[in-house]
Amino acid sequence: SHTWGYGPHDGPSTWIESFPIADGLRQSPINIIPGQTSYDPSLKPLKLKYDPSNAMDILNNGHSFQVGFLDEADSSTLSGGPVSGTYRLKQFHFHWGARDDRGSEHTINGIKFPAELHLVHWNTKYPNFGEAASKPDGLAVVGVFLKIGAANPRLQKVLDALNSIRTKGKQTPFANFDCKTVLPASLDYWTYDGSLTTPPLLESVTWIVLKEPISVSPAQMTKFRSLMFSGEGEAPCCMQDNFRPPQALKGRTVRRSFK
Ligand SMILES: CN[C@H]1CN(c2cccc(OC)c2)S(=O)(=O)c2sc(S(N)(=O)=O)cc21
Ligand SMILES: [Zn+2]
Repeated sequence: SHTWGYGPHDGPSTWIESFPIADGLRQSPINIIPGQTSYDPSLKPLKLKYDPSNAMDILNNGHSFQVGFLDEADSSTLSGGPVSGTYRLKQFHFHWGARDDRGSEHTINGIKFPAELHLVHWNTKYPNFGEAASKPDGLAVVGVFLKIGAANPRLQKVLDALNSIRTKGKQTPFANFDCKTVLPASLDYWTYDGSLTTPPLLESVTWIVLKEPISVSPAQMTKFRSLMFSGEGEAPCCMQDNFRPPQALKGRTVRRSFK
């Protein structure tokens, strides 16, 4: 079947052909205009509990790379914040650009960051991830912006593993990783109802975008860009610009947890 990607012939502007929800009422990402968000004093602090022993593997899925977590118990969870109940960490992945002036999916006042981290969690009121993924309150994704600055030592373990998953389909063990270490000091956030930013573009995501970015150095960004969209033995195609542009707000409100 026609696979999707980020190129001129299979990129975000073509996704609607196979995924008509692409122009739905709650699509992601969006441009966040801080001056137009509303402070909601009823929003609770984000509660993130991550057990490093749940980290299992790292995979090049041909669209990004993702670190997968064991989600058989409530040991790595998201609760509080804008959600009710408990959401289990399933995986985290990134989106990035070919150059440092683009790469993030969400933007702030139209500003793109060089990369964005997504930590994907699913609502344990559903029996499993697949069931949750199609429900309006099924997923909660924490988005963290990366901005160019000093090298981030907390990303190094992930970046060093990329050498083993250069091409599409490659996977390797990735154990003992504490996700807390890649989060910024402040958990202040914006939140809105949205979707997956890749096919199947399901409108099942409560987005929680952190206000404070984490740092990444230009050399570390070059490591991200050393991955391939292509499989071993295929014409090499660098994995970069794997971001969907901002989508229409269509009347949605963006709330913020901070004054
Ligand atoms: C390829 N990327 C997606 C893979 N997944 C998915 C979700 C539901 C169903 C499914 O196939 C039926 C796959 S996923 O939940 O791991 C996510 S989260 C996410 S993002 N960028 O919005 O955070 C994109 C994807
Ligand atoms: Zn993502």
